[in-house]
Amino acid sequence: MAGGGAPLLQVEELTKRFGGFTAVAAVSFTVAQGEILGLLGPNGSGKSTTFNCIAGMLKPSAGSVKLAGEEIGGLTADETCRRGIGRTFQIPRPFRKLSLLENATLAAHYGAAGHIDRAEAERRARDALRLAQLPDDPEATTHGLGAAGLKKLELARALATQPKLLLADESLGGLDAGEMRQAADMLKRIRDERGITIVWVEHIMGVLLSVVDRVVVLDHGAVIFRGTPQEAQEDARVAEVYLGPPESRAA
Ligand SMILES: Nc1ncnc2c1ncn2[C@@H]1O[C@H](COP(=O)(O)OP(=O)(O)OP(=O)(O)O)[C@@H](O)[C@H]1O
Repeated sequence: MAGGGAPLLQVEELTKRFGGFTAVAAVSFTVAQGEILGLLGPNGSGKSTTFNCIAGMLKPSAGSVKLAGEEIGGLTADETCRRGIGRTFQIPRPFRKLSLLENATLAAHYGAAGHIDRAEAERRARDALRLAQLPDDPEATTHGLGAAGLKKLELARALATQPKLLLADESLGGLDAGEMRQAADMLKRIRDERGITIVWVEHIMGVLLSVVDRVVVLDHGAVIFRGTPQEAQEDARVAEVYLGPPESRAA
């Protein structure tokens, strides 16, 4: 469902160096309004670093990141959040002593572009919890939430900031096959029902390919593939970075 017009996100020649080591080397890609893009690559290929440069957790060494045509490269994480970027983290770290509703309400306050009162923050929080299929009653706590529940709370906290662009980081880590399917379907529903554009980072392809519109694959900090999920499955270089060279694969 890629929309027409200018892309919502434009990443151009993005580079991030840590000392003498280049973790992300001149990476470029665009994401259309309403699109789900899968950002794939093996461990250490630069996915999280790319994400962190877009979301303001890291300052790019060079290159440009534009959201709806405006430069956001180098802004802080709270500034990018207020501009409309919501992100989930690979490892959920909710406030364990707070209820689910309080966790999401705090996120709503954090992401609001201007001041919002408590009632409005709670309204946004309840909406986000329902979208993530979590209870919005004030008594519900994080106690007893398994890996899948914690991922849902992570998603609810990001949604409560009312993002235009959702950056979903390794939403499938630690989930079983059924939970992975549900997590993928949930991201698709969020896009379909709310029109929220999504960049979804995973190091495994699996179920992601059945949901995303397009795929960008990184290896050693550089883009090695751009195309449809179907093309990704048939691409020799993508197979090589995931499975190793053909001669090393089991027959
Ligand atoms: N703060 C840092 N300082 C130095 N090197 C770093 C730092 N952060 C990441 N790196 C290195 O940059 C490279 C890319 O790391 P990154 O975490 O972006 O990869 P990734 O594709 O997200 O991996 P994974 O799938 O394991 O999360 C790796 O070699 C990593 O060791």
